[in-house]
Amino acid sequence: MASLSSLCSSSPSLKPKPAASLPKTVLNPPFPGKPTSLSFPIRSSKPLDVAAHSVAREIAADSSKSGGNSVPGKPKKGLEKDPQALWRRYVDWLYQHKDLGLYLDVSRIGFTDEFFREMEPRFQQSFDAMEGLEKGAIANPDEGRMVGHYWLRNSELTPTPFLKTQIESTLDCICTFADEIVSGKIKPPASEAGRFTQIMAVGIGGSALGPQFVAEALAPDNPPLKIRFIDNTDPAGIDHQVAQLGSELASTLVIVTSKVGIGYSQILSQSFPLQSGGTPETRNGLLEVQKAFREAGLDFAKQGVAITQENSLLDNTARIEGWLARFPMFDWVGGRTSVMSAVGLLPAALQGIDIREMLTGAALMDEATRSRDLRNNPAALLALCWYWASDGVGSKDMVVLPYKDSLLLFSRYLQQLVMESIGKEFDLDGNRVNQGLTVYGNKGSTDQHAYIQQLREGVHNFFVTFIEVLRDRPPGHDWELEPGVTCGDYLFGMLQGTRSALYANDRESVSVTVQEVTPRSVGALIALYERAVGLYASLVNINAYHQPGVEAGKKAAGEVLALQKRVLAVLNEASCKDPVEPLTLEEVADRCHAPEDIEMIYKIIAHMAANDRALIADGHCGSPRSIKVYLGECNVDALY
Ligand SMILES: O=P(O)(O)OC[C@H]1O[C@H](O)[C@H](O)[C@@H](O)[C@@H]1O
Repeated sequence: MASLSSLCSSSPSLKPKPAASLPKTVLNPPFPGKPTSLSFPIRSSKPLDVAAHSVAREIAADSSKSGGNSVPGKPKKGLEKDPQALWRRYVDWLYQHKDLGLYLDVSRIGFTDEFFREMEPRFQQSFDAMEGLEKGAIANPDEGRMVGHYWLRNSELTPTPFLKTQIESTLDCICTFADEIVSGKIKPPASEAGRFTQIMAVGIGGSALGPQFVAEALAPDNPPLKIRFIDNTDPAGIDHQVAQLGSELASTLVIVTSKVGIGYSQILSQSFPLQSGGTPETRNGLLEVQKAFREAGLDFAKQGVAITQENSLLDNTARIEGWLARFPMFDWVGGRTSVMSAVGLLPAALQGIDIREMLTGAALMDEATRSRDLRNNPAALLALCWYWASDGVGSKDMVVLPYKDSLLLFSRYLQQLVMESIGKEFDLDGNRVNQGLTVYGNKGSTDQHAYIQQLREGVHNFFVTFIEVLRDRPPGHDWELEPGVTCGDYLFGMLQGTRSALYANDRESVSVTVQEVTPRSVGALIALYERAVGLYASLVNINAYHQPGVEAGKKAAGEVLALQKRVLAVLNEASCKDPVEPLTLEEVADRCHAPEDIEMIYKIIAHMAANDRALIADGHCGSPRSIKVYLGECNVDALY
């Protein structure tokens, strides 16, 4: 068993910020009929932010009147259209990273020189903040945490030698373990295959999206281990994944990933069904997979791997039950920036992806994006474009369109990275700002046949990021499907055509170009966007590294399940009577002492009825007032 617990760091206690009491004011004229208390302006007490936020405010106020584009620094009559002027702008602003073969074209974002001059000093502040973060400042103040994902690809940067050792030894352990699995040195105990052939990755959010993106982008056609994911608590989805494995379950390595842990232990499951703060979807995925192992007569522990923080319940369970291996998640790496930790590197290495190349690509990009020269820093240029295009308040969405099938999941990956980082209610000074930057997209040219019609002609509420890959196919495989034109030329033409057509209608875009989709370029792309998010967050004065809003949904889900237990107890009692006493919804709600929850009780019963766990005696679910409900069986034990 590969035991890595000595590498793990323990998490400091969280320090929640006291809730700020805030005045609510209204910036824009309210929409007729909409309650004004739902609208909040950008407010900042930082003198530094006043200028730019006043620009943002004017933009927002002006946009509401005129459809935008009549604000200081923004051109009043649409974007520059003169071809020669545009070519000059293209050449003047083109960023190139020679070693990485990566280009960034911001020429089709219409920011003005005046805007650039105004923002430049603000970026210097963001660079200061980023330098502090890389040196180990508590850059996530609400959680009292350092933010160290940049150290993962350059361990020299760590603030202490201990962290450096942790990073390096973990990387060595990942490589060794992956080699031993791939070579068959570590074998599945009961498989005729004689080696592991499949990975079932169980995790959600940052514990799934990075590995999914990397697998889709980089896994070879015939990887040593094929990967599939359980990233939800949808039972049918889980069944589908398990069914697809079939008899290969015996040669499946199950990687369970959760930073906070799943709060589940076979030993403690009766008393602690779900640890507070655990990730329920991941716990459920694990329980379902373990059931499949039991039913197939397989020993889960011999095929299980945990990636989690030291001493989480998942870590302790894996240790006590003797799982095949455990790898650490570090306290100072957030889920959405964890793809270059064991979370992303272990599955990647098992699929035969060169993880050291990924790290090199990221390290090279990190170096480039440390530049304090705004024009020469691609992450800063991106952040500048986001600020310009979305008025620094998220007024426009970012549509991400990679023209390469293997990069399909980049937009989904960026959705979490950007939206969970930027989408915040309060800024760092406690002002209510309701910040955000919406990200969506799939891939080109496919999306041209879906929603680009609206982008070209419909509501103007977005800007585009094109991701272009110059190499169409590996050398030696290309052919001309009509004289002088290859299949890849069409893809190229579609991208350039869409970019031009959108721009002609004043739709702005950024283009990022890489030579090929390789571990190095994927590492660089990830690092580019991680830094852009960090710089942008600093510009708008928010904490990019926490996610307080996510807890509300989890807590509410827990309350629904607690109510369901009470409903079940009430129905069971009535169903154990002789004769059985079917109950109306009002009666159930009264007996649960929860008349105010009658709608939720109705939904709970409708869901149970749809799954044959409650029976409708009278009426039907489409007419809630009519129904009377009971349980098919009386559970006598549950009565006492
Ligand atoms: O890895 P875990 O601790 O299970 O967390 C998985 C996910 O949970 C939450 O939804 C957080 O908002 C995400 O940032 C995180 O990636």
